[in-house]
Amino acid sequence: MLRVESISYKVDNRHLLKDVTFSIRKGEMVAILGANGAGKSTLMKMLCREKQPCEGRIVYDAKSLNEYSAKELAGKRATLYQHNTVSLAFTVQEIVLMGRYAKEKDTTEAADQLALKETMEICGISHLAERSMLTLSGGEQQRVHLARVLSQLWDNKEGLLLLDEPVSSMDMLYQHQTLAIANALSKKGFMVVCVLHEINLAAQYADRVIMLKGGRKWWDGAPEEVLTSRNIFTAFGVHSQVQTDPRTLLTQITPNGFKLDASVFNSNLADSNSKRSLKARFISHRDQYPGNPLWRTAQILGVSQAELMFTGLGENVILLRPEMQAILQRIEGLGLVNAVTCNEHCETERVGVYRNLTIDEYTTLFLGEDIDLRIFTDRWKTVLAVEDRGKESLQFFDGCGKALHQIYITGGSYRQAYAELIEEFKHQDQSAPLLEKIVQEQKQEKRDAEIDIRDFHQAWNNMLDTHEFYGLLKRFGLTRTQALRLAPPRRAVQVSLESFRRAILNCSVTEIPIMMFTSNEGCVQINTGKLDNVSINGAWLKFSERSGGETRLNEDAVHSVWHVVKPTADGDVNSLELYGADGSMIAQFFGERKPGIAELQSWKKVLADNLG
Ligand SMILES: Nc1ncnc2c1ncn2[C@@H]1O[C@H](COP(=O)(O)OP(=O)(O)OP(=O)(O)O)[C@@H](O)[C@H]1O
Repeated sequence: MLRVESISYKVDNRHLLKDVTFSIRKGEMVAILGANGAGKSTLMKMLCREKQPCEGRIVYDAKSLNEYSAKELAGKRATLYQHNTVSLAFTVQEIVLMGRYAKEKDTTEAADQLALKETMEICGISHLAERSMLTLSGGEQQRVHLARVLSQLWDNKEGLLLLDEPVSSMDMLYQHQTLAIANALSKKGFMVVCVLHEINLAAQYADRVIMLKGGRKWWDGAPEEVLTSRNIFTAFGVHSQVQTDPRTLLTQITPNGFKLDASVFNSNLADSNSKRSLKARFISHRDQYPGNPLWRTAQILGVSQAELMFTGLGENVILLRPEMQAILQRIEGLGLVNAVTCNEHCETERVGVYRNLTIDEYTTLFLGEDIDLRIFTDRWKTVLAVEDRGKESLQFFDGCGKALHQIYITGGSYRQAYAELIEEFKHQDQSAPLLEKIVQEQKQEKRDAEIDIRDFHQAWNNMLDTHEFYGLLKRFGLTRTQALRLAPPRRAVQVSLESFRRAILNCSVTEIPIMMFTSNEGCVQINTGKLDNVSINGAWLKFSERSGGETRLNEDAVHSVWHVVKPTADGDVNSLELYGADGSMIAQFFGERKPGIAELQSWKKVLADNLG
């Protein structure tokens, strides 16, 4: 029996494997499936003990994998790695014989020769025995390495066979032959774990399929249970038809083909009539990937979100005059609407009325009980009224066409007021406005040595309001993550994603009201209140609010989590801040607070109890 007990593996604070648990019995052949980068090879490296898990353990035949000596292990398990390089001119039979030397030497010369003969035969390489490895084709080399691995366990009646993409370079005959050997060995008492990309081969030969996604185990079961078209789409993003062959009762997967426009990979190849072709591409992409958010579709098609929406102008999309302040003053009159703000890794929505509008020099604020927004209207350049698949919305974009905020009409909205607003602000010219070129804002960090740390620490410690933090960054020319890194002692501490989750889950259970900030360059939406539930759907962590609102963030994009303490006139304010690999802010969490009142003790306690 092989037991994998809750193993995790991290590199640079990023989980390559997370909390993976499963067992394999003797006689079982298990296929590990998953998209590129899902963690399959990393898992195999744990199973063969090339790498150690950071958490959890692996038990093989009632003994921790760590307790085996190298020789002892070599006699019980053999591994075919994904990449096998031989840079010296060994002959084929020399390579195969290396499998015999890996194990404890209690075999005879005759056994070695028989093992060599039989494994070379089954792998179809007998005729290559004297050839130098360096002269072989990719598939032939793969067969030689397979023979080497098989020769290592040739004397065994049982053992663990680990095969990482064993058939990736093989032709059809050897693909089937290799997996048939693996399957036959499993039926004799071996445990076989095999990473495969060809899901039909997994369906045909494996007893069980484990599907990984983002380093986590998503599904584990018989091929017919795991290989549903829905699961395949979730794991690989490919639509497919899944059927059971009535003759063999095997699951058969037929992936839908892709139809792409060449301009997807080379914009110079776009049709001259690009608006029409973009529309066609947009529709076909959305049909193929109905779950993709707009920003992702825009990214794949190489355009901005606004450009996608412009394809509907004259049909389901109306361009409004970009009189943002005037339009925003009318939103309260729409009644109950759904406010949506997204960045690439976090999206939030909440139904409410846009109340208490305040306009100051730089910011437009809605400080309503439900809808709490900071809007930087100088960034808001385009506004569209969109009717899309039964939903009506006002959508706001920046000068490059990036979506900043949306207001969706609900059953509780005043439709007449909405219709009047559109009529009043409808642009005379309904052609698509020109957009600025998207510039990737590379926030170049100053060298730490250029920062006056003493002054910076003093300024941080003298803050009277959390809003001063932005001014602080500007004054010292710091990026946010650099400021956190250089913060005064105990003002900013990096914590694990795990402890962040624990803290927020605790807030949900103990009903501590929190504030969740989701922001982009043009808008910050703050959803305040108690959480109803915190759930995980793959990489997405979902915070369901009592109010019915919802915030979803992509955990896989979180590169660092910081516990930040800022002084204010009302005492210290603690926040949890999540950042992406490029230093962009994904989300911020505070305990519920109001100016003039000290922060909630219960929030402080949750952080003290759970971060560490
Ligand atoms: N040493 C490393 N340092 C940083 N990242 C790593 C390291 N090794 C692997 N990774 C990353 O971990 C993730 C999982 O890698 P792994 O090789 O396990 O994927 P896989 O599922 O085998 O993918 P494939 O199908 O492409 O072979 C990938 O995103 C990879 O880039």
